[in-house]
Amino acid sequence: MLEKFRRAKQAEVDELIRLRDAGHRHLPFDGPRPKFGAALTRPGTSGIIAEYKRASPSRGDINLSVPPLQACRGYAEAGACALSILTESTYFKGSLGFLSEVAPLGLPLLRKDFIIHPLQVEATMATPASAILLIVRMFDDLDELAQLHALCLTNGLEPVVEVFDERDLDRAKEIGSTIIQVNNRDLDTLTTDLGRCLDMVRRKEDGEIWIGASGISTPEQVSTLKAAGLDALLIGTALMQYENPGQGLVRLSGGQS
Ligand SMILES: O=P(O)(O)OC[C@@H](O)[C@@H](O)c1c[nH]c2ccccc12
Repeated sequence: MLEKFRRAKQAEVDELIRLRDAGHRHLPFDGPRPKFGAALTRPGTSGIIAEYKRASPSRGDINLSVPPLQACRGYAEAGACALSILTESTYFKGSLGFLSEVAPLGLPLLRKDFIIHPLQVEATMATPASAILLIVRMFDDLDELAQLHALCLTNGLEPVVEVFDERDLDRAKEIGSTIIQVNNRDLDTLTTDLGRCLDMVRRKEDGEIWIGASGISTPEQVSTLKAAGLDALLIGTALMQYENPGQGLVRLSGGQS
């Protein structure tokens, strides 16, 4: 699956290279970038990162009718501590433009995509995203990941490093990641197993912020995962299935908003 994503991204990277060679420069966004990591651990926070996800490879179309700002306003009102915005277009029907559409809500934004090249980081700097996903498995060469990670940090973008298993986690720790996301989804079968993040969170160390992602759909799962030590939970499909995704979040957080 990741190989497919990588191929889909290569066309975008080639276009970014072409634009750069033609002298095009991205102007960095100069508005506010609220802190992402801090928002996940602030006392009293819901610890829920709500995701705007219109479609996915496992589900096909999830919700194409609710526009980003409307869905994310519902999330904000229901107490999301941050937003994750799928910007990948081929498999997830996302767009980079969604980030600026929802920025007025004032929540920290995570750009969810498949990042493989420094020019994608530069392009992200032109958006109001506070954080950017880096998936360990996308890199055969750990130095490449380390360089992108460092580039994000020098540009003031918080890298969220996604791991699937213990080996990924070793590599994430080796490059000094402090925001670690465990993805519960098996990329070959596309099934989810929350046991993954329950097992791996035992290796959480001081100074690290941990996010559990994928396959979370009930208030009971939310409390179990939080009790196990995950700082935040990232939820997409279970919320986007509602005509009004904010309503989904109210239900998932146990009725309080
Ligand atoms: O829709 P779910 O099962 O709640 O999952 C959300 C999120 O974890 C998932 O969208 C995701 C996690 N890592 C990714 C990397 C790329 C694209 C998508 C993802």
